[in-house]
Amino acid sequence: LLSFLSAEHIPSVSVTVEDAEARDVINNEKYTAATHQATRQQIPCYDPGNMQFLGILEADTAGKVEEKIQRARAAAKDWRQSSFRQRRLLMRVLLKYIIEHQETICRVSARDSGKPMVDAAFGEVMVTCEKLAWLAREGERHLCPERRTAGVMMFYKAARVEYHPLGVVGAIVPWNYPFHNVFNPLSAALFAGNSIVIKVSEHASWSSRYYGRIVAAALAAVGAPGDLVQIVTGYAKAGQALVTGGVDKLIFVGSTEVGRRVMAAAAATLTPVTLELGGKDAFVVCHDADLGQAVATGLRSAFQSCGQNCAGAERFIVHERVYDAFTAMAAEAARGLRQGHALGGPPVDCGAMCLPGLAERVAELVDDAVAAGAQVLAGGRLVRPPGGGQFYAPTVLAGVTPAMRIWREEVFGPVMAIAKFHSEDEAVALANDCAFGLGSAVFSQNEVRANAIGARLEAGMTSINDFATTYMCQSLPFGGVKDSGFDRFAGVEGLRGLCVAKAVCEDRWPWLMRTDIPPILRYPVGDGAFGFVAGLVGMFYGTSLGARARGLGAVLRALLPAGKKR
Ligand SMILES: NC(=O)c1ccc[n+]([C@@H]2O[C@H](COP(=O)([O-])OP(=O)(O)OC[C@H]3O[C@@H](n4cnc5c(N)ncnc54)[C@H](O)[C@@H]3O)[C@@H](O)[C@H]2O)c1
Repeated sequence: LLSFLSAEHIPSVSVTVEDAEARDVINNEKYTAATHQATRQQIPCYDPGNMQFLGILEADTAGKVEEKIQRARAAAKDWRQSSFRQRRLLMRVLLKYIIEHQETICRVSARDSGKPMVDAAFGEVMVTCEKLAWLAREGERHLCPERRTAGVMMFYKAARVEYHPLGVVGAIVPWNYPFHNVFNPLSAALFAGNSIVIKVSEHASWSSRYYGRIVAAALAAVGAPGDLVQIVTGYAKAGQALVTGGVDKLIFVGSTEVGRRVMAAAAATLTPVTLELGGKDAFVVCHDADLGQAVATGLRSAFQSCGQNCAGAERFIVHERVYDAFTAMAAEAARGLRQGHALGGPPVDCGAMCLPGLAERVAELVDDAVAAGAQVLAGGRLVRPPGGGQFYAPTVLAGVTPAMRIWREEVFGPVMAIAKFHSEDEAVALANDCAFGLGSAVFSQNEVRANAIGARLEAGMTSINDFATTYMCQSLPFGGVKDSGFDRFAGVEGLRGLCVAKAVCEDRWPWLMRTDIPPILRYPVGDGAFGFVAGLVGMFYGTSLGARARGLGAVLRALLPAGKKR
């Protein structure tokens, strides 16, 4: 509330929006892989919803990436001295711009990634606003020095942790949320006093020019160094150059397979890595769930952004008593969804697949499941509109079993794969029978039951009677277990993870007691040195009063002159 009442002036920034970013019809040139061949130097960009060719971006070479890291390093030297007031203002300037330009941001994201406007509003704008607002409101509190207890022996010391900026953070991000994937690591890194070099995906690079202009305008508005944020466009080579280029920490968000390669490469320079990898979330529906709510939430968790979500419900595990009703309700709703190009026409529920070849891969996994006995209740096919575009129909697939590929491999597409369970133990076993462990959800009107099941799920996050809401609580950590990666990039843990957590210890009462090495322990140590230390151990850690008293006795004896010892 106080932040609303505060009289602080938040500058508005103005950012050029280019023609192609604002208009529906740009030109008639369609993208084809044959005519717009990707070379190692250039990145052809297109709208996956209608194959509209958008232009060519330069791919950064390894040398260019190194140059960007150096610029970021120079800027970080100034920024680490910045006040929390200035960092907060930067968050609020960005927040203000985003709120005032939601529609443009969503249009640009929709064009670059194929997602419908409402999905962009949720996954690009809303979560980013929550993050910026949280950082501005609470960030300082979590980065201030934190008192810790000094322990038993060190009772006369004051102990604390200080959070100092790391320096230069590197981030390598995927294409599924082009806007949020940039502003998410950027906001936390800058708030913690670092600079950042972000490598965007070659499959969603076009929008990064617009984001770069937003960031540049915001940095200028608060008087921050212009080189604080560097955006890298390019392929795997540019990513590799960032991993080994000497950044102080690397956040990798992407597939498990590439994550392994990134970690191996980072080992050479001992660069710490956070790995945010694939997911295949379990969505458990108990017999006593509110079915209307579970189905509506399930549909959104499977079809939001056409299923191209790291934390996406990919395995629905439904109690046998409500299985038929759940599958029927989900199938009926899925059959009614409108799919198509996100811009320029009536609103759509589902958009396109951003990654070339992904729709075909989803088809392969669904067909494989059908061949093994699963039933398609809705969708289950590639969609090829006359205007072009990469689409797969929202699909409901029942009768899925752990023997099928679709149970184990990340789909990253619009498929509700549904399996049946009859006991809670079986539900938990099914949910945990997976190499991934990012998010999870449990639905039951009995909160005790839902929480008990949730606690047994091998996942980094669990939402009870909802899906992925942990990410809207930006104070919470985001990340996975098993093949979904490790370390956390959001929440208090993620913010502090972008700092050196420095331990500091000093005399608590220096005016009363300045600590020094007692004469018996000074070199050369006295004859009773061992007895003295052993006595201290007994005196401070003895498990009974008698043991402590014996320890005290040993200390005193050790201090007696040699002739007086008995
Ligand atoms: N856990 C999360 O927070 C999260 C969020 C979004 C997406 N994802 C995952 O991302 C995957 C989809 O994204 P993708 O297809 O872009 O993933 P990807 O692993 O193919 O690529 C991710 C990024 O890594 C870069 N890259 C590729 N090879 C590299 C190398 N050898 N060294 C360094 N960088 C390299 C790419 O250019 C891209 O920018 C899915 O598995 C999804 O689950 C995870």
